[in-house]
Amino acid sequence: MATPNRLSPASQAANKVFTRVDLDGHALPPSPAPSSPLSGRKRYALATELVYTESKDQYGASSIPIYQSATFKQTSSNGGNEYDYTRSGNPTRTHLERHLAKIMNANRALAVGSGMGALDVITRILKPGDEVVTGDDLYGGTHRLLTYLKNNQGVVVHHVDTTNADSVTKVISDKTAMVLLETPTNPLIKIVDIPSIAKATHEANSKALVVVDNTMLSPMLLNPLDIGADIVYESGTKYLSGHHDIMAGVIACNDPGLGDKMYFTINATGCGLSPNDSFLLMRGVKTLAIRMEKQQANAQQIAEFLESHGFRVRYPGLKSHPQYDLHWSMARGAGAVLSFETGDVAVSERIVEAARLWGISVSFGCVNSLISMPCRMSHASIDAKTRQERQMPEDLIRLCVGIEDAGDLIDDLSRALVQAGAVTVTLDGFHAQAPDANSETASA
Ligand SMILES: Cc1ncc(COP(=O)(O)O)c(C=O)c1O
Ligand SMILES: N[C@@H](CCSC[C@H](N)C(=O)O)C(=O)O
Repeated sequence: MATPNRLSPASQAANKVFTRVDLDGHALPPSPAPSSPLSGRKRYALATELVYTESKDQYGASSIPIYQSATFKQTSSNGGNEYDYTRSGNPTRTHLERHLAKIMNANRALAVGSGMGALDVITRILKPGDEVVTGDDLYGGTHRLLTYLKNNQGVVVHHVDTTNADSVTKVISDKTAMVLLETPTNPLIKIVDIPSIAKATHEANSKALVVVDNTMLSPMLLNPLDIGADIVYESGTKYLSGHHDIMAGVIACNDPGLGDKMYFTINATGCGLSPNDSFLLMRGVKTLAIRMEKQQANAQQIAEFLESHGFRVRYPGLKSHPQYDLHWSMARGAGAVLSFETGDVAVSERIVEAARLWGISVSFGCVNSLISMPCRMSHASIDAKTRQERQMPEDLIRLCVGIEDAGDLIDDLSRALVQAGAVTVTLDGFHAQAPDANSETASA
């Protein structure tokens, strides 16, 4: 009689006992994800689901323990344990992934070591000759990875204006394997119509995958899988963890085959999130609703403050945002990242350096507020010529708003604006110095 196959997924892979293979002929492990993370029960409001977990811990621990172990003992040489090796799977990471699948409205979620790690896993689906259609305003690291794939892996990358669905559909062909979208874009806060682009992409090429980077909003404000995306990923370094104490990336999808394929890459390359970081990410996720609520309320006040003083502010919470209606047709909030221009690089530099409460730092989505100049910092990996072609203003200041007292944040920013000479103080208040700081082209 044949011995029952009780090997863990990784051991099965090593022993080539799979009957299922992916599109490239790679052996696939059985999907460990439940078909429905809710298991048929009532769905609560998102703020509740973020906190509520159905932990299967043997002692009923209310916080999932950190299984800080590389290996797991088996009951026989045939295996016998659900886990064998942490690269292939770890109970703390599985708990997190099931929780993430639930809040991302996905059949499967996967946790890896960073947001860029997540995009690396996703883009390993691509083959030489495949084409990617993506935006002309993207996080710098995303641009860098796509450029690497273009220069070294034979992938063709089209950067188009994704605020215009027609620009995307125009370049879709039977070679298009992926359409990669970011909304709001980082750092120009442009809004991308996910449902229209997803529909047009799938109609033009049913095999093309629509991938959405949801880092700027998090599942608290947007679920791209519900509006046409095939894969969503985000940097867990930002809102999901919320304290800038870990690097993490998450990927989610509904197609089990795609989920298995990406799990294969994670196991094969060893980029799964560590048990300790899985624990910290799980802890962060529980406070996402309350952090986001406060961060957004602060961001709204700050955006209105800057706009009322004559600055050209890019924030989807402002009615002046040229794609305000589109944003609110998809999302449940505006997020807490905004950018504004001063009209003068030296003035912007002085503002950033005069701020005290606002830390000069890359990243966003964290409890403490940050200020940065994207062209020199988060987006410095995009060369100056490309930045210029894409009309990325060198004087752009990006504010990533935290949970501090809004009055303190505004006071500190006002002081920095005055100290930097960015505003003229008059009897009725102060006003942006730069003549064109409030010019109309906010969609540029
Ligand atoms: C929009 C966006 N996507 C992805 C990433 C990559 O995330 P990570 O830094 O966790 O690799 C970042 C920032 O780094 C980002 O801003
Ligand atoms: N030196 C880093 C910069 C990371 S930027 C992080 C974040 N996405 C942001 O937009 O601030 C790099 O080169 O990747």
